[in-house]
Amino acid sequence: MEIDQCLLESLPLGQRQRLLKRMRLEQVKAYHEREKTLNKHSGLKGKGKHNRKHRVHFGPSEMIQDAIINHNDKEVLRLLKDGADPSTLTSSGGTLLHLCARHDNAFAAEILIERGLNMNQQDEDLWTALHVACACDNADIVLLLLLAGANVLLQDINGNIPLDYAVEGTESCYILLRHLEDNGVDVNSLQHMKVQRPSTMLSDVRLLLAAGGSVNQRNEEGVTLLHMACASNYKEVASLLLDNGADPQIADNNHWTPLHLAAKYGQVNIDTLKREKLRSSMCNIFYLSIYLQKTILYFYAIILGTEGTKKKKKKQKVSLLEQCHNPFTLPISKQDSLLEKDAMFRDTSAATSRQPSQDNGCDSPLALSKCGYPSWTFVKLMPPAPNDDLATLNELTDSSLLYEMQKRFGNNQIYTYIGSILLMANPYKELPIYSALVSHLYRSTSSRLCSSLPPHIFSSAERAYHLMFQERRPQCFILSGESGSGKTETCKHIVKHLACRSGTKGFDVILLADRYRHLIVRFFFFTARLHTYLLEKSRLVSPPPNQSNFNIFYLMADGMSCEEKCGLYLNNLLAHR
Ligand SMILES: Nc1ncnc2c1ncn2[C@@H]1O[C@H](COP(=O)(O)OP(=O)(O)OP(=O)(O)O)[C@@H](O)[C@H]1O
Repeated sequence: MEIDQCLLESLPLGQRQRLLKRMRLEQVKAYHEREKTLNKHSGLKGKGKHNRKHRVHFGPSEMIQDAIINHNDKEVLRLLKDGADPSTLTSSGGTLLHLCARHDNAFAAEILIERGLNMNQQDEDLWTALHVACACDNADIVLLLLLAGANVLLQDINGNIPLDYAVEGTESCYILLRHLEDNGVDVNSLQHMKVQRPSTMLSDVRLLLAAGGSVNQRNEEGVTLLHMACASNYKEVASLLLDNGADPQIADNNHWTPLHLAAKYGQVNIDTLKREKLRSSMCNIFYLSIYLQKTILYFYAIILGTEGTKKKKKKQKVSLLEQCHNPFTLPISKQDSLLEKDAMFRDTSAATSRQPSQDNGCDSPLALSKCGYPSWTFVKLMPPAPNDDLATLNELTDSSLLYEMQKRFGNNQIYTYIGSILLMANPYKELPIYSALVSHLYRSTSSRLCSSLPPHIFSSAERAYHLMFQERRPQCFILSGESGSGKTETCKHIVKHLACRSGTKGFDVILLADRYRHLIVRFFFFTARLHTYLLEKSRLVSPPPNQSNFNIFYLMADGMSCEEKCGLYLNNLLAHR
């Protein structure tokens, strides 16, 4: 698989790592195949150590995390019975309860609480499960945790309590406020105390300066005052410290500089950290950082920032996050992990504003900014899954196939391969997986289905595109399914990908999409009606057994009240063909 370098660079680190891992896996596979062939030729079959089968085993503690994420309740129970440790920690130092809170799995959360899991345990950012549930507005979990007696006043590393992450007007916020009220906590005085903290530190720093103290003094953990101010987004304090010679390059004992902290804890607006000072230190920090992942977006925002565009970028980023988060900034590490849940793919434009292009065939061509970065900043891909191709399953029965499909559908993985056939389950909702960026991702240099990316109609379209050149003959898609299953939409997506695919530099992709559009008409004749080559009309007079037509009729009837139906003589829908 080959991916454009620019594109690769624009992906968030986690996703980039996953892609690279898959590419690496492909290399290893190719190497393994070559070794096998070589061994065969040299008669080493069965003797060499390369022929030994290696299996990767996951313990119950890893598997339970997967089961929680996928809401596989039976599996959670089984794994707990089989000895999975309920106090297993996730990669961010959180507990399984944090995972439940993030993935809205109240069932598993209840079981874990019953088994005595500490619901006040804090992760690496000192978030409790309640912080997570509030930030994700998973009201059921919020309620569950409160009823189980979770501590609502525990502060995270930024000094924020769960309420600070509950967006005003959401169910979680309401539940939490009621709980605080019922327990006699005065929310206003809480907020007041919070506002007081930076001013207390400011006056302390002023006192220190007046007494001639050093602003770069480090405590036993190597932490300076600037570290503290940056981590907490105390702008005035940071500004005062910088004006008085505080060094933004000093690293603490864990190699964190103040800039790292500003980035990690989401202080993207930290203009107080005199940008020029930071720029000079940027290169060092870039390479020093063991948490490059956490800082890269922040750098991106700063480096690209001419005054005008910086504001725009910042606005884009903030509005993306504003959708689910509150006035207190979320740590970037948290933003990453929380956003990951949202969608299979995401790009900023799709997330912040619905492009008219979603429906009309083609997004604008992939514009690159002056720096060579694509103008979009985010793409989120689902990690590759073993059930991407059902043909590779060990057990192939109706029930196992349906089970896998159902599981995938629940994760918005609407596409699934069975060998080179692509199955689609109509999501009946818009998924942000059809942008030009995603189409670009699925470009490949060969006709092989792209194994490094999840199944997608763009992948099938890409394959047809290459086969057309290889075989030098027209290619054909057979789209089959009952009425309303999504054939027409799929056809549009194929055309969209082919149009984007064919768009060369300076070529108007939209024009090309228009040129392809007439093809759609032909698709209509063939879809789902291959056996008789029926035209649309005949679907009305002789509908296939158990299939409806004019689906809009049923949708409309579904939304009407009994009185409305009665008024229109639609009491018995089945009486109408
Ligand atoms: N990939 C998709 N993502 C989101 N919604 C979809 C998708 N595919 C289909 N839909 C939804 O399903 C509806 C029906 O899809 P579509 O018109 O493509 O069905 P069809 O199989 O062509 O139906 P018919 O055979 O009756 O013409 C669409 O209007 C759309 O709301």
